[in-house]
Amino acid sequence: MIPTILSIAGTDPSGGAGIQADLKAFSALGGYGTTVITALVAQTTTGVSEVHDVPPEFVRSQLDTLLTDVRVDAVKIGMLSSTEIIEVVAAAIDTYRLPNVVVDPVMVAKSGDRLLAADAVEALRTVLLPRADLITPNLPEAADLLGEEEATDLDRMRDQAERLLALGPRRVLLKGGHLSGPTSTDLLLSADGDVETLTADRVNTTNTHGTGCTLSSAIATLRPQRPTWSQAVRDAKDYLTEALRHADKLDIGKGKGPVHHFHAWWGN
Ligand SMILES: Nc1ncnc2c1ncn2[C@@H]1O[C@H](COP(=O)(O)OP(=O)(O)O)[C@@H](O)[C@H]1O
Ligand SMILES: Cc1ncc(COP(=O)(O)O)c(N)n1
Repeated sequence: MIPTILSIAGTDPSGGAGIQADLKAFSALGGYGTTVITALVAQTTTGVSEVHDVPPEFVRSQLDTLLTDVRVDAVKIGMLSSTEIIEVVAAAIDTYRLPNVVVDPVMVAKSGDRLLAADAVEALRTVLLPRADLITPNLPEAADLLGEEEATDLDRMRDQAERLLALGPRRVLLKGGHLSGPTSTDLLLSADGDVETLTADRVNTTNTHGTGCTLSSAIATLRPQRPTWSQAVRDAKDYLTEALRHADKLDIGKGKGPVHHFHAWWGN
């Protein structure tokens, strides 16, 4: 059966991040995509010019309308913008017993613009993280969630991943893309005590818009199709590395361009 994946996230008219990236990853990896939109974002490869939050009661209406009809097999949660929207999404996870919940704790766009209000970080930490099967913070997000300095090496990443796990998610994938070096290494820790290091060769490109969205969506899509979280995360990282490798085939915008959801079947 084709898995049905739900993205709860904001938009990106340039098609590289947010809901638009999520749908591309769902389709490319054999899923059927559904969406609940939390914020309309006027953004492109060079940055964010304006954010228009969807009223929280309308986020609830989208969730209720969808989930009373459609069964979903996994959920990817991205930009949530405000405390009120976080609370609505957390309630839906409980009410509909949503399975395979992947939370990408989106806070700031690559351009430096905020996608989550500073006063909503507390709600993300205390209300949403404990409901997640997996969280996928990058290094700045991990530091913000913990109120600490950003990790600068793998040892400090390991310590921070442990502290993130203590906030209540079942698993943490701490992404090391913001470090430099010949490889890009992420750490996967689970509440069962498993620790895995995932390493990929660093791709030499500035087209990295949407890497986090793509990776979390790929994990959510693959989880129902793989026997373990570990296998889903590993295959999703391979998919993302390929999407980065093919990013320079695109010529989108003047800033940090998007990754390319390469389709082996078409050969492009
Ligand atoms: N240049 C790169 N080459 C290969 N992998 C990368 C590169 N940049 C980031 N990644 C990988 O992309 C994923 C997301 O990276 P990261 O930049 O840490 O998060 P975010 O996109 O949320 O800021 C991680 O798996 C990271 O290891
Ligand atoms: C609506 C939305 N959600 C998330 C991101 C972060 O993107 P990235 O994957 O590059 O961190 C973004 N720029 N816009």
